[in-house]
Amino acid sequence: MTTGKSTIIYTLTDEAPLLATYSLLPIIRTFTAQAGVDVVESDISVATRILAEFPDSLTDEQKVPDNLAALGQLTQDPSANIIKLPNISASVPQLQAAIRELQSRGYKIPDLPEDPKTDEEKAILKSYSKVLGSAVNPVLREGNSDRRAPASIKRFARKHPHSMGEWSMASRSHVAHMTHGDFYHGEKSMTLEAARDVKMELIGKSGKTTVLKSKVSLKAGEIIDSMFMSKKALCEFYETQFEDARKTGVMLSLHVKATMMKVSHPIVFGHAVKIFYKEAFAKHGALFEELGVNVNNGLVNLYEKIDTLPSTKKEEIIRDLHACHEHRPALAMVDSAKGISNLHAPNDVIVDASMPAMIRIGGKMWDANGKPQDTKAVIPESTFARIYQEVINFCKTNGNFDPTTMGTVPNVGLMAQKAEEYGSHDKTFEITEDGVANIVDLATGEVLLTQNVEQGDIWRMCQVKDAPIRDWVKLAVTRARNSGMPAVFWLDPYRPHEAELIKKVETYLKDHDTKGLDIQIMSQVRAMRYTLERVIRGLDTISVTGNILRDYLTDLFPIMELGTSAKMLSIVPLMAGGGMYETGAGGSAPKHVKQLVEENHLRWDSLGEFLALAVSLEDMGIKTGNNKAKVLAKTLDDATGKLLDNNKSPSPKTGELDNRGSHFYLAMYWAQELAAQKDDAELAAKFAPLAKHLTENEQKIADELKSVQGNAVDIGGYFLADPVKVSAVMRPSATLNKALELVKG
Ligand SMILES: NC(=O)C1=CN([C@@H]2O[C@H](COP(=O)(O)OP(=O)(O)OC[C@H]3O[C@@H](n4cnc5c(N)ncnc54)[C@H](OP(=O)(O)O)[C@@H]3O)[C@@H](O)[C@H]2O)C=CC1
Ligand SMILES: O=C(O)CCC(=O)C(=O)O
Ligand SMILES: [Mg+2]
Repeated sequence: MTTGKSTIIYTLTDEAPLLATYSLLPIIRTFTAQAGVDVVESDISVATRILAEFPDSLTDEQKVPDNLAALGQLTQDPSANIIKLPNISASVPQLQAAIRELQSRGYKIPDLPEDPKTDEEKAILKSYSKVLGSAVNPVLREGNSDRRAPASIKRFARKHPHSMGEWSMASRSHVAHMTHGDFYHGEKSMTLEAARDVKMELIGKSGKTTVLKSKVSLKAGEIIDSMFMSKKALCEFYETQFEDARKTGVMLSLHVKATMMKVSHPIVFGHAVKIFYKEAFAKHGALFEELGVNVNNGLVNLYEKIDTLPSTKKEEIIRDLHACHEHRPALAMVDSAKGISNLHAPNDVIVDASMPAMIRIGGKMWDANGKPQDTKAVIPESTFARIYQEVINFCKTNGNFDPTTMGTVPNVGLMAQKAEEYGSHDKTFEITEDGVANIVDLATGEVLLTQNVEQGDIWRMCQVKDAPIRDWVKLAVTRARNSGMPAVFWLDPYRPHEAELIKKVETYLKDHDTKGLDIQIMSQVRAMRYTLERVIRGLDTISVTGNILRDYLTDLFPIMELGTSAKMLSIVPLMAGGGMYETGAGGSAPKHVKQLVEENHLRWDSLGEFLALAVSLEDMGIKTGNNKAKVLAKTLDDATGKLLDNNKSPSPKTGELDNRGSHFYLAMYWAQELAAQKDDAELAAKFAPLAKHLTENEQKIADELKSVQGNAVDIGGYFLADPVKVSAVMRPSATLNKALELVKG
C-alpha cells in the first residue's frame, strides 16, 4: 500500500466503533479536507477479513482486497499514519456466526471445518485460522505501546468522578491461580548470541519424533522461552478450586484471554467446562465425541451439538448437566436474564476487561438472580494473575480507589513484532504423547531448551527480538523524562524470561541519559504494591511492562481512574518511523450494538477517537510541515476539552445524549475553535459559517438526534451491516448533515 504524505488511514472495524465511525468520519473529513489531509478508509472488519481469504469462492463484485496485509506493509513506511479502532478478535463461535451471516447474504464461502480430514478442509481451516482470535493487532503493532490518560482527561475525571463500588474488609473475593505445573513453574529461557534457525519437536516415549514446527528463524540477541502447562496439574487445580468454592459457599468465575492466547486459552477454558460438568462428561463422553463437541469453544458448543439429537436424549443430557450444578459452586453470570454463565463462551470473560470491572464495583460479579456477589476469580496461569490478588488485598485494606484523588499509571509496553506470549500462537501445541519437547538448532542438532511433557500438556515457545527491547527501554526513558514521573520496570528476576530481560534493560539503560530520573526494576507483585501505595497518595507512576501486563494494566488503571479504558491515549510509535494511533485501550463493546438495535441509542464514547485523531494530525503537521494540520490538532484538543467540560459525552441511558449527539457537539466546538483561532486566517474564515450555523441550530440538531431514540432499528446485519442502513441510522439529523456541506469546496 502506498499512501500520500498527507494521508491518514482510518480503519473500519466492527461492532460499536464501526457504528460510531458512520457518524464521526463524515465530520472528520469535513475538517481535515481543509488542511489537504485525506482520510482514507481501510476495512479490516472480521467479515471483510474472512472474505479476503476466499477470493475463489466469490464473484468479481464480491471480491475484497486483503487490507490487513496492506496495512501490515504500510507499518514499514516511515510516513505511515494509521488510526486503528478496536476490532473483534473472534472466538470460534463468533467466527461461525460471521460465516453463517455472510453465507446467508449470498457469499459462497466454505463452512468452518471442525475436524478437517481432507487436504482441502485443512487448507480451509488454515485460511480461517488467519482470521481467528487476535489477528489484527499483532500484524499492525510494529512498535511498542505508549498508553496514558492525557492530563486534561485526568483533570476532568477528578472533577467529575465516575461511581465506584464499596470494598469491604469482609469481602470474600479473591484470585485463585495455579501454584505448580503452570507456564510460570517450569519456564526456561535463553538469549541467543547469534542468529539460528530452530525447530520444535516432540520425542515421544514410544521413540517417535514429531516435528511440530519445522523452522523458526531467530535473530542474534533474541530471547526465547520454552514453557508448558501440565494438563494434570490444571485439572487438579480446577477440582480443588471448584470444591473449595462449593464448600465455602463463594461464587465462582473464570477469566482467560482466549482471544489473544487463541491456541492455549481455549484449551484451558475447555478443561474448566469438562471438570465442572465432570459427571455429565463421564456419562455422555462417547456421544459428545461422536457429535464433535468441543467445549474449548464454551458450553454453547455443547448445546448447539446436542440440538441435533432426538428430544428425549437431548433432555436427558440437559438434565445431567443441570444435576452437576448440585455439587458445584454457583457460577458468575454474563447475562443472568438469559441464563448465560461464565462457562458459556470464552469471548465473554476476557480477563483484561472482566477483572477490572469486578474490582471497580467492590469485588463483585453477577449471580443467576442478577445480584452482585463476592467471587473466587479463577485465573489459572499464575504469572500475571498475582497482580489482581495484590489489588484485591489493597482494596480490602484501603477501601475502593477514589477517582478524585488517585494518581495516574501510564504504561510503556513491550509489544513490537509479536513480543512474548502474545506472539506465540504459531508455536503453541497440545502435546499428543508423553515425552520430551525440544527446541533444536536446525544446523547443528543442538538442543537449546528441553521440557519433559505429558499427553495433554500445552507447550509453547515465545520470542522477543532485541530491537524492540532497545526501543522499549528508549521509550520508557523518554516518557520518564517528558513526564517527570518515576518509571518502574515490572520484571521478576525469579522468572527466567524476565531475568534475561532484566540483563538487557540494565545494559540498554546505559545508552541513555538517565540523570535525575527515577527508574527502578521490581517484580510484578512488588511493583503493583509500590504503584498502589503511590496511587492512593495522588502520585503518578509509569508502569514499564511486557506485553501481557501492558494489556492488563491499560484496562485496570483507566477503569479505576477514568471509569473506562475508552478515554486513553494509545500511541504506537512504529519502529520504522511512522505512527499508529489506537483509539482507547478497550475493545469493541458488543453490548452497545444490542442497545442501538433495540433502542436506537449508541452509548459508545468516541473520546479515544478524538484523542487519537488529534495526535495523528499533530504528527502529520510536524512531519510534513503542514501548519493547517497542526492548527486542526490544537483546535480539536481544545474542542475535546470543551466537550468534556460541558458534559457532552454520551450517556448510557436511552433518551439522553448519545454517541451521535456527542459527535455533533465535537463538530460545533471544533468549528468554533477554528473560527476563533488566529494562527490560520484561511481556516478561520472557512469554518466561521459552520460555527455560526451549528451554534444557531444547536437545539434543533440536538432535538433531531434525540427524537429518533427509543425504537428498534434495522442495520441489515451484525458482522456485515448494510452501509446505507447504518449511515441512515447514524446520521439522522438533516440539519447537521446539511451544515457540514457548508464547508465543502
Ligand atoms: N484494540 C482492540 O482491537 C481490542 C479488541 N478487543 C475485542 O473487543 C471485543 C469486546 O471485548 P470486551 O472484553 O468485551 O471489552 P470491551 O472493552 O469492548 O467492553 C467492556 C466494556 O467496556 C466499556 N467500554 C469499552 N469501550 C468503550 C467506549 N468506547 N465507550 C463506552 N464504553 C466502553 C463498555 O462498558 P459499558 O457497557 O458498561 O458501557 C463495555 O461493555 C472482543 O472481541 C475483544 O477481542 C478487546 C480489547 C482491545
Ligand atoms: O487484540 C486483541 O484481541 C486485544 C487487544 C487488547 O486487549 C489490548 O491491546 O489492550
Ligand atoms: Mg486489552
